[in-house]
Amino acid sequence: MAHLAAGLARRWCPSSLQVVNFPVVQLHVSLRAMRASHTEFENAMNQVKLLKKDPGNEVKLKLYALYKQATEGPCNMPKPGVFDLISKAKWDAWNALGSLPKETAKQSYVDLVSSLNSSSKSSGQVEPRADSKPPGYETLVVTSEDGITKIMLNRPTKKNAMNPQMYHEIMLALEAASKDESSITVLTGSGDYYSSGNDLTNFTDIPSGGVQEKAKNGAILLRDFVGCFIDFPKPLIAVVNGPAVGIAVTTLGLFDAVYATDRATFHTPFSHLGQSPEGCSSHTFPRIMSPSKATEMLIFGKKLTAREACAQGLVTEVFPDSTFQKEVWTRLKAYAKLPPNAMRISKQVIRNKEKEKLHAINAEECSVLQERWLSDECMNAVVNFLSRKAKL
Ligand SMILES: CCCC/C=C/CC(=O)SCCNC(=O)CCNC(=O)[C@H](O)C(C)(C)COP(=O)(O)OP(=O)(O)OC[C@H]1O[C@@H](n2cnc3c(N)ncnc32)[C@H](O)[C@@H]1OP(=O)(O)O
Repeated sequence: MAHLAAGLARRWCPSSLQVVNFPVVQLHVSLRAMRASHTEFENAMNQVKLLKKDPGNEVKLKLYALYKQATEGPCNMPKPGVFDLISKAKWDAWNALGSLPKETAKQSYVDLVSSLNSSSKSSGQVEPRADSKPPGYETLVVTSEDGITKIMLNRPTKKNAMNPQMYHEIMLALEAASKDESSITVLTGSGDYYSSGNDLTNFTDIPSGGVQEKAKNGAILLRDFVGCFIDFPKPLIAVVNGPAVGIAVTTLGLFDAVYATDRATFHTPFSHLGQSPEGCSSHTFPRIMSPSKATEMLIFGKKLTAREACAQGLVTEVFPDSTFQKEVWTRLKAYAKLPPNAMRISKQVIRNKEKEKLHAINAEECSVLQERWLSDECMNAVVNFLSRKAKL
């Protein structure tokens, strides 16, 4: 493999950049945070060239693949011949990332380089092992056992609110889960909340490109994020361990089963926030619970208890909080023993007929939200939330 190293070393190249931003509220903010990701990506590429020693072929292939995915998107090269080992190894690494969104690949590239740097710094310039594990997630805890990959939202002090990094990491974790050895995938939360939805501080950065650019990029990110749920190939189960708000509720319509503790509540305060439905809920909720029940949630912001959400079809089954985790995981471990291909193919039979339609609905919802995020109604609502504690 030595020539692979030489071949890879020769062909790492700089990248173009894209900055993903979020919808905006005119607050006193610095632009540093947004440029950080722009700068981070450039720095990461430079740091790669300065690595003291070869990080090993596996890591180099991963860096190559993430760089190509971040700058060109899904693998667009013809598959090389079997005898062209270097090109074949690179093609395989890039192709393995599938439809991973560019922004997620960019973030993962930065994370991997920083882990290479931190391991060499913390160990006194001892180079990372060639088979060093890919970097862990910062906002998730992802585990895989008993045929189940569990993705746990891990910002409990912020009620598992979804910030930019969490959106990216959930997409990355779903992409990895779609290809790992597990037969089902579970999303759940740590602490007392499942998730309080979009992190409203996401609105508080104004990029140099202005508010329109920010709203546009926020809509792109949301579309990629929801698209991952639409396309996920294995049975996807939500274990709703507590209250859920906003996008954490609407995406439940794209799961294959939803199990909730009786402590959970389901709240989509979109009108209160000057926003509009996302996560394909403009289609899935009327279909699941009837147009009028969907209106009560999505337009009037009615908060449902777990039992109400179950009665309306959004939740599959409700369990007493005292026995919730034990009962649900016993059941999921039994499900995970079923033939994985049969489960995956059955999901395709059930879901594929709606996939294209869901992607179109997702695109439409994101386009409407892009405008909503620029409205006074939205900006005022977010300012009220962010300043509420100052009023106490
Ligand atoms: C680009 C993608 C866009 C996708 C768009 C999606 C639309 C949505 O998801 S809209 C829904 C947005 N979420 C909310 O509106 C919920 C806001 N949070 C709350 O109303 C309350 O925090 C909540 C009822 C969830 C909990 O209330 P409390 O029990 O009183 O706890 P605290 O409010 O003290 O929360 C603890 C801590 O967490 C921070 N927090 C909680 N939720 C969010 C959030 N969504 N965004 C940002 N921060 C959140 C809260 O500010 C507290 O922080 P500290 O004050 O620093 O302790």
